[in-house]
Amino acid sequence: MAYKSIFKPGLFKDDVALVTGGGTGIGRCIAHELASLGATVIIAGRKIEKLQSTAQEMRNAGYKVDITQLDIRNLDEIKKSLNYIISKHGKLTCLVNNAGGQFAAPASEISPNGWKTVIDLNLNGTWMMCWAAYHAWMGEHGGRIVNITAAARNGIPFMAHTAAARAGIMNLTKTLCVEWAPHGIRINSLAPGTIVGSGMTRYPISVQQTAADNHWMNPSGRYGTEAEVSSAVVYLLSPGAAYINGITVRMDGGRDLSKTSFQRESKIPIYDGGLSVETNELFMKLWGDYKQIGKSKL
Ligand SMILES: CCCCCCC/C=C/C(=O)SCCNC(=O)CCNC(=O)[C@H](O)C(C)(C)COP(=O)(O)OP(=O)(O)OC[C@H]1O[C@@H](n2cnc3c(N)ncnc32)[C@H](O)[C@@H]1OP(=O)(O)O
Ligand SMILES: NC(=O)C1=CN([C@@H]2O[C@H](COP(=O)(O)OP(=O)(O)OC[C@H]3O[C@@H](n4cnc5c(N)ncnc54)[C@H](OP(=O)(O)O)[C@@H]3O)[C@@H](O)[C@H]2O)C=CC1
Repeated sequence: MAYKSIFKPGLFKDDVALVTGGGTGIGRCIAHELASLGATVIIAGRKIEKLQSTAQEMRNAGYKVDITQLDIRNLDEIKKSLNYIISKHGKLTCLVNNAGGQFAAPASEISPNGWKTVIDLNLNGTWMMCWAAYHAWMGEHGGRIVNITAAARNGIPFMAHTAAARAGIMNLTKTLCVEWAPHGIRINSLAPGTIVGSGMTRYPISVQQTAADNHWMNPSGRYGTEAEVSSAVVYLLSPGAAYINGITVRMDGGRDLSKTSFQRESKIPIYDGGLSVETNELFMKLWGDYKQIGKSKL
């Protein structure tokens, strides 16, 4: 069964798209959606098993997919992956910098190396991907880039390192827009709030519980889905977004704007693209309304 995208079939048929962190979660969903619209999608990450398993499910759906193993903190590995993509697939028209992550800890408890690790992964990793894509293909031929960051406008308590890194990416997006638009490159960012799926399940239960407690501060009364992130990414990469450059799309159901709690059920319908989502019992219990997600599993 194909991904249930809202976009026109064949929209990305001439595109070669690289999705970092494409083996799991949000990246996997973006990979499915782009491929369902005709793109050749290359998914990248450190763990080959995750890449192979997502590539297999995509091949089963009849999609054009390839994998490349890389650590976005290692410039040599990035260059090797990009050389491979361009020599095998002929071009690189779309880049989704989705790989990232962090741990939760009070700022006072983050060690110097813990801080460096998260900055290296999120800010420096994203920068190196953009820089290398520019030199390998996009500087000469143009392209579209979307950076996945996080809703960090007001900081993220207990995640000072990632909030600083993500704010850096959002600012980098503005500078690269101005410098690289003359080269035919469009670059935008997308800042999700809490999204149900693999990412959240990787945290200790206490962090998941904190995230779940925040539920009531969200005017939409719920968290987001991987498919809701994906459809915005696909739009930003699409020809319809040709005049959107250098922005960050906040995608948090309005959480950033709310100053009060909302003790009610969500009235905002869920969109899931029909893709199954990795979750766990705690999430199912805390976020019962998400039982709908991935009902028609791919
Ligand atoms: C508060 C609730 C709000 C919830 C909102 C959440 C919104 C965001 C959601 C998401 O982003 S979804 C998730 C995406 N996936 C992940 O984040 C993956 C989980 N994290 C990791 O895999 C790792 O933490 C990492 C960030 C990728 C780093 O892993 P790495 O293997 O490279 O580092 P280490 O060698 O293990 O450690 C380096 C350094 O960092 C210190 N450290 C690691 N974990 C912790 C911890 N839990 N608490 C404190 N410090 C930690 C570690 O001790 C090392 O420092 P030194 O000991 O050498 O000083
Ligand atoms: N889920 C949420 O609520 C939110 C998520 N985000 C961000 O969205 C992005 C995707 O998260 P999500 O899908 O939820 O979580 P996942 O943990 O499922 O995805 C993270 C992906 O990044 C890859 N990755 C991590 N480190 C590296 C690295 N050094 N080099 C290459 N790949 C790497 C991982 O693969 P591997 O381990 O194999 O390398 C994994 O596929 C992340 O940047 C995350 O921080 C932002 C806000 C909210």
